[in-house]
Amino acid sequence: MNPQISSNQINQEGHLTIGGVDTIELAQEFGTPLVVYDVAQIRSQIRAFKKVFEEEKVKYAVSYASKAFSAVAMYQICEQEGAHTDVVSAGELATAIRANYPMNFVSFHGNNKSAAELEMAVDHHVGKIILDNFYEIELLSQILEEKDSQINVMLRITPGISAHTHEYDQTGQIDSKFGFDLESGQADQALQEVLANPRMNVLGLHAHIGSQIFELNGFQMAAQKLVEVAAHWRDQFGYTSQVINVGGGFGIKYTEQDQPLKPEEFVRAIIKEIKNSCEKVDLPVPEIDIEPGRSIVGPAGYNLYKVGSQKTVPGLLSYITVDGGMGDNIRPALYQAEYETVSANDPQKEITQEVRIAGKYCESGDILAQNQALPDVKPGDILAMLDTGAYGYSMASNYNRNARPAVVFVENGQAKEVIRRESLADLIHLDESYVD
Ligand SMILES: Cc1ncc(COP(=O)(O)O)c(C=O)c1O
Ligand SMILES: N[C@@H](CCCC[NH3+])C(=O)O
Repeated sequence: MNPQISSNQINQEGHLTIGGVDTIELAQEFGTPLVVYDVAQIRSQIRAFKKVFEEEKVKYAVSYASKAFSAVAMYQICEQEGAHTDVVSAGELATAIRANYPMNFVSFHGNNKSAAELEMAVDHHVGKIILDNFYEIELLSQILEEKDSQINVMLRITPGISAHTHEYDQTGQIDSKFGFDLESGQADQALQEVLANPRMNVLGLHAHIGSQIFELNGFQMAAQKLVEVAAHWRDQFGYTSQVINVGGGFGIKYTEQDQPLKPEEFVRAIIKEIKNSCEKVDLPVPEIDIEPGRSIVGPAGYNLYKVGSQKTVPGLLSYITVDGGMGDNIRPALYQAEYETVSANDPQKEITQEVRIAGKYCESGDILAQNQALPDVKPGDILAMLDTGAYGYSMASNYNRNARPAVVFVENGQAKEVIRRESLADLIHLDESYVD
């Protein structure tokens, strides 16, 4: 059996269960493709990230990067677990507002926030705006002036660190589109501008080096760099940072090749590095913020698909086609991301074939898995793709005018649909007739 499945996930019928609920029943009740989250696992990941901060008694925020999966229900779980959250669009913010999520726990990110988005953030008094560029400083200062308002800000710097991950998942290297450059003095200039603005309360600085990172090294270097900049800002401008945010990007296990560290190990190393670096330059240890997205929701998510057609090209390969694909999970097509898939009907069944799992979209690149070991399956069987909880539903599209799937939260043997499946009416409700 796939080692990612535990024996207590198999019920008497031999079916895969999630959160104590039979996946075959979930597929029958809610239809497929279906995104299922094991809520207990989301909670335990958040708690694991918080644990070492609590033990070490440092001020901190574990801020869930909600781009990984944004939904009313998810912000509600974050609030219950005392997690902060970061948003990158009016849509994510509106979702958090709908969830009654506490706005002082929200950080607003983005390299091109619109005036409307900044206005919304100011009107709702979000906890922190992470400033990314000079245009944004100008825009925000005009908005604060017009609204006679004030807000907490942080400055995102580009630390000049290239993380070991997919090129599309790197964000901290010197030529990144995100943040203020250090070498050229742009970050210093940005600090002077915001310090001169009495409507902006500058809390500190932020860096994010990328996503799906396994080594501690990149985080330690980012932490060092941030403290270095904080010391320089104190010496040069008499400004002391209260908050240092080292971003997110903690890697998870998708396949056997991935050997991620535990959240506790990442956090312990980050705290240690910041404490040591602060001691060297005689700075008080600031509040330490982190922004995990993938690692909070990724491992908790499963995509259930129904098997349809099968095709064998003799002597070459076999395809199994499912009722979803790149519209509900673009990651294999976009980043050559790999996942593991099991038969939900019988995860213990003997493996008999290596297959390519194809989606139903009209693209040759719509392949969910290139080479998956599976037992014999027949049309109507359910496949469960593992670890799909991050950047799956949140990057979903309506390509080929396919509906986006439903999302179900399961916990303690109960299932609750938290995002309804799109209907055909949903798909065409924005269309207007051109010809009368
Ligand atoms: C600023 C920022 N913070 C946090 C994250 C979350 O990253 P991850 O989901 O890899 O933890 C991202 C995405 O890479 C990001 O851009
Ligand atoms: N969407 C990317 C992660 C993006 C992180 C955002 N900065 C992925 O699925 O791997």
